[in-house]
This record gives sequence, C-alpha cells and structure tokens, in this order.
Amino acid sequence: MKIAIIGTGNLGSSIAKGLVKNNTFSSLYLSDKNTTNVDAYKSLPNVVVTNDNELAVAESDIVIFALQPKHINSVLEGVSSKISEKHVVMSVAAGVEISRIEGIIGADKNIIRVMPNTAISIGKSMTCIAANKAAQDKVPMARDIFNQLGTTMVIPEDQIQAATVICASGIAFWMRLVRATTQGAIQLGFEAHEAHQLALQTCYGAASLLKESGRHPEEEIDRVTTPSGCTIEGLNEMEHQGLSSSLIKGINASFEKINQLKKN
Ligand SMILES: NC(=O)C1=CN([C@@H]2O[C@H](COP(=O)(O)OP(=O)(O)OC[C@H]3O[C@@H](n4cnc5c(N)ncnc54)[C@H](O)[C@@H]3O)[C@@H](O)[C@H]2O)C=CC1
Ligand SMILES: O=C(O)[C@@H]1CCC=N1
Repeated sequence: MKIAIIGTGNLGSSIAKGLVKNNTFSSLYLSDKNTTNVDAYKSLPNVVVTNDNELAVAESDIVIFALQPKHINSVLEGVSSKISEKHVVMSVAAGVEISRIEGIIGADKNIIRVMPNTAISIGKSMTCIAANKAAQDKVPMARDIFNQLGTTMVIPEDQIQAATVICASGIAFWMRLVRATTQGAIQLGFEAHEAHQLALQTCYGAASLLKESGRHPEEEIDRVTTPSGCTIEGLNEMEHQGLSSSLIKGINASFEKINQLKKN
C-alpha cells in the first residue's frame, strides 16, 4: 500500500507512528509545512518526509488528510488536480463533511471520513469510518488499515460528529479523570509519581475488566461496593456533586461545538 499523510501534527504524526510500528506500507509519504514531528522517520526505508503535498499525493494511492478544518479547503484545492479515481482520500478533519470534500475534488472520487484518536500511535485507537457512495467498496480496505492500529466501527456519516466527541475528544476526558484521581491520591499522602501509577493501573484494570468480562459497569460496581462501606460513600458523594451529570453535560457541550464547526 502506498500511503501519504498530509499534515503531521498531533494526529497525523500519531497515525504515522502507528503505521511505522506496523510497517505494512510499501511507501509512506509524510508531508507538512513543518515536518519536525516526523523528521526522525526520514532515515527509515520507504518513508519520505517532504513539504511537497502534490508529490505526496502523486506518489500514493491512499492519502490521509490530517489538517485542521480551517486549512482543509486550501490544501485540497492545491492537490485536487493530482487526485484521480485510483486514490482513496481519507479525512480526519473534525466537522468537515464528505459533501464539502466532494465539492472540491468531485463526488466521483473515493472519499472516506475516518475518525481515530491519538491512541492510534500505540495501536489502540477507536476509529470510526464513513464513506461516500464512490468509496463503499473501499471500506473493507480502510478497516484493514485501521484495525491494525486499534479497533474500527463503520457508522453512518451523520454519526461521525458524535463519535468524534466520544472517541477523539474522549481521550482528553479520560486523561482528566486519571489526573483528578491522581490529585486526590496526592491529597491522601502519596507522592505524585506513586499517585499517577496507582490511578493509571486502576483505570487500566477497570477498562480491562469490562473488555474481558463483557459485563455491565454497574455489575462491576456492585462487586466493589461493600454495604455501608467506603466505596458507596464516595460514589454517592460524587453523584451528589454531579459526576455523571457533568460528564454528560460536557459531552453535549462538545457535540454542540463540533456542530458549529461543521457550519464554518
Ligand atoms: N488531535 C486529535 O486528537 C484529533 C484531531 N482530529 C482532527 O484532526 C485534524 C488535525 O488535528 P491535529 O493533528 O490535532 O492538528 P495540528 O495542528 O497538530 O496538525 C495539523 C498539521 O497540518 C499542517 N499544515 C497546515 N497547513 C498545511 C499545508 N498547507 N500543507 C501541509 N501541512 C499543513 C500543520 O503544520 C500541522 O502540523 C483536525 O481537523 C482535528 O479536528 C481528529 C481526531 C483526533
Ligand atoms: O478538539 C478538537 O476539535 C479535535 C477533534 C477531536 C479531537 N480534537
């Protein structure tokens, strides 16, 4: 597979890292105005780091556009003459609909919206995928690529915004929960590095329990909450303070914001 990534910022470089780790491409072009994040890959075989977006597109079959929404139009316009029916164009830009991309490069082109998260750099992304009409037969190939970098789910395009909030922004939400737990542990007397380790391994254990047992979170909670014990005391206080409610409100605020981005 001849793959290009246009835009090697936070997400583009995370995708590059995951692809390099798996090494399943025949060539990988990494193009950005500022290639600092990926310069270390220059010496790898079959990897080209460049500032030339057109070259990257011309030399590749699969082109992943990892650009901020404000840059996507101008970059697509700049390379559109190089995009043919052989290409599969993938975009990770939040809020940028397939129709907008079709408006620039044509509805006859294969276009797939892909929404991974930064855990793609370690092969643990939750990646949602939606394709235009032309690219329906390319969906299995897109799944193959991103299944090597985590887990995929094919969804209708009108759910991509919601998936962005839950899975892409979700990385930040979970990080904040880990950090808050750490702050609590420091207050209880642990050194910062100990607090971080305790919070992290517990979070990992909780996610692994759900994944491996397939059980509902409340069932796992029931196993921890000793009657009149400390867990239910803490859990109920968190709910009195609005833990679930503030998470749900935050998710809804993110969703409102991403729907505004869509209109820009
Ligand atoms: N960061 C994240 O966790 C996630 C980001 N996204 C989406 O991915 C996109 C990229 O996000 P980030 O990587 O965080 O942004 P970023 O700002 O870190 O990266 C964008 C890159 O595009 C480059 N760029 C700008 N103009 C260019 C041009 N003309 N030619 C070549 N490269 C150019 C910039 O130099 C920069 O390195 C956004 O649309 C965002 O909504 C989606 C899911 C997760
Ligand atoms: O915050 C943002 O807008 C982008 C989309 C999801 C993650 N980062």
